[in-house]
Amino acid sequence: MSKSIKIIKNRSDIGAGTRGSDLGIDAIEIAAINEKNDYFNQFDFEDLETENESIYNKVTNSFAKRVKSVYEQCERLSTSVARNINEGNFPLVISGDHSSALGTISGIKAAHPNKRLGVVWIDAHADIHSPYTSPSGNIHGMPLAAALADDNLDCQINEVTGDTEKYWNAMKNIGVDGAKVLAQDVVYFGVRDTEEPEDKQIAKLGIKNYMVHEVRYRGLETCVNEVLDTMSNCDMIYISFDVDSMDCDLISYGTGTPVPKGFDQHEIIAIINQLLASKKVASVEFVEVNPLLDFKGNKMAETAFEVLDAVTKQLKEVL
Ligand SMILES: NC(=[NH2+])NCCC[C@H](N)C(=O)O
Repeated sequence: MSKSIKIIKNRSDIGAGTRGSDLGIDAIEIAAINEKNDYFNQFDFEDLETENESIYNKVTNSFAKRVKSVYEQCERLSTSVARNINEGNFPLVISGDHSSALGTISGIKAAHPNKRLGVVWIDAHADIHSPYTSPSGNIHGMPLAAALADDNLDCQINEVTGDTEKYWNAMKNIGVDGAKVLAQDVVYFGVRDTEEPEDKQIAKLGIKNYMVHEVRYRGLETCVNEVLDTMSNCDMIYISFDVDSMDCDLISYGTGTPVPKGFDQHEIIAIINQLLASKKVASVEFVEVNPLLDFKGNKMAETAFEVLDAVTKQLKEVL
């Protein structure tokens, strides 16, 4: 039986250091409307409630800012993703900041606790900090550490106590208790802006990063085939697409932490579509469009929509 696409709109930006990625979802919709594309009228969707008012709370736990609210939002997203999978839907998630990826991953695992999950993380950042190692305390830099349930204590620089510790531990147990994915089943595409604790962790865990120049030099298809090969023991794959994986100079600065020398949108489409062709993909998530930071009008959202539209066409073929 073929699945139906369900769009999950998760307008949450509390895991980022800069406000406005919650507006990314509407900016993408407006991009579609302005090009007279009725994309958002074609699919069932769900609007998630948010915890965005927590932005007014004084941040006391600076090693994981607003952690209780981020935990609650991830829990909410996880529940929605799990329910949609159980109902036979394909969750196409559009989130604000990248902390939400933990919610999606947790939801996939909650729906299929005994299946092995591979994660393809397309991003300029590794997002593998924990509160123990984070220089910023912004949880959008931490979702993979939570999904791996690995705090990287070898590189600890922060003393984490009280509620921060409590809710961070709770984050690692959303959906199913403990690790949702094995390090050997994670690959990066385009990571090029990391801090030392992340570099050490990536090296220790042996996580492969397909850098932009490598993908161009060796060929995109070859690289994605290699990923599918290494994930041959995974039953399902989750794709996390952070728009900052794209080149900010070429595309747009409309994202919280822009980085130059990234992919273009055609490369992103080709990577995602080749992964989708494996028929193993359980969910795709788009994150970190921030229209408030875009000085090319709505360019980042327009480009994200170009990717969304193209991968949805492929998705319809494979579902
Ligand atoms: N999802 C993102 N945009 N992450 C950016 C993380 C930046 C930096 N590594 C930090 O921990 O603050």
